[in-house]
Amino acid sequence: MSNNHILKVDNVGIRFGGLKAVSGFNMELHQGELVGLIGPNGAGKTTSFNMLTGVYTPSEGEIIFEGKKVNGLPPFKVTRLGISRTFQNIRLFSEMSVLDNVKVAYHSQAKHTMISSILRLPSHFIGEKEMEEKSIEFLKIFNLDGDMHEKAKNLPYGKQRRLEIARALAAGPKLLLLDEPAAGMNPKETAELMSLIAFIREKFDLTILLIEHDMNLVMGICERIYVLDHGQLIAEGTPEEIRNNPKVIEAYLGEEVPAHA
Ligand SMILES: Nc1ncnc2c1ncn2[C@@H]1O[C@H](COP(=O)(O)OP(=O)(O)OP(=O)(O)O)[C@@H](O)[C@H]1O
Repeated sequence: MSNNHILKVDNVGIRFGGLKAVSGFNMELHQGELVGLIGPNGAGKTTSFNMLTGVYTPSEGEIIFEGKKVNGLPPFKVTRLGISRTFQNIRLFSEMSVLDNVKVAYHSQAKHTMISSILRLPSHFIGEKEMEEKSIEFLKIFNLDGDMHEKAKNLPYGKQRRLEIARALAAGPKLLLLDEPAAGMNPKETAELMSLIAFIREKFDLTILLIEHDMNLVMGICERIYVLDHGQLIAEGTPEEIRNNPKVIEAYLGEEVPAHA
């Protein structure tokens, strides 16, 4: 495979006490790819996301993003370099409005400085206005502009999930990590989400890595898939290759059989 990777995960592992949650994990993502990370419960998927985003520091190996080593950096620095994520359990500011939730995220890449905000210089107000307009643009893409003044906690579940993605995007990432974006969604919402993910990848020139239990979604939109089991990478390939891989089928035996796996 070519070496134009945006992300390279090289032999990464992490231990919690005696437990090797992930070991010898290798992965390469190329600019513009949409890739899935799957595996049975407890396989190490979220732990891998936590290592990619600075929440956990790997005990071994290296994570290189756009040529820079990111393992060991705190999460806010990783976000600033261009990796943002959503969480398996929705993490919104529930008492804040939908619009403010996006504005807060947008703030991390806004041009105006802290000094101009404190002194309320004209550039602060230009920044503020631009931030609001941009935030509304994001909300429109996610069909949430009609709810912008609603408190986040009052949105139905599917919309909260979409708002989480809008927030992650507002931080201006090059690499977007989605942790079970379709969890708890009904089939219609999931289908809409699939086209939305494909759309934002094109529009924002993103590379996307997603963890998902809904095999329909993973197989439907991902170009390549990595499979973890008990913290080890057991397969990597196209959806077709993964679907027919005996190791993958075996790993999922005893699990609730995923739809269309
Ligand atoms: N902070 C932690 N301390 C101790 N053990 C942890 C910690 N975080 C994760 N683990 C363990 O690491 C293993 C991998 O967990 P992880 O949440 O990454 O799995 P997963 O593949 O995301 O599972 P699921 O699909 O159920 O979300 C599990 O055995 C889990 O209990």
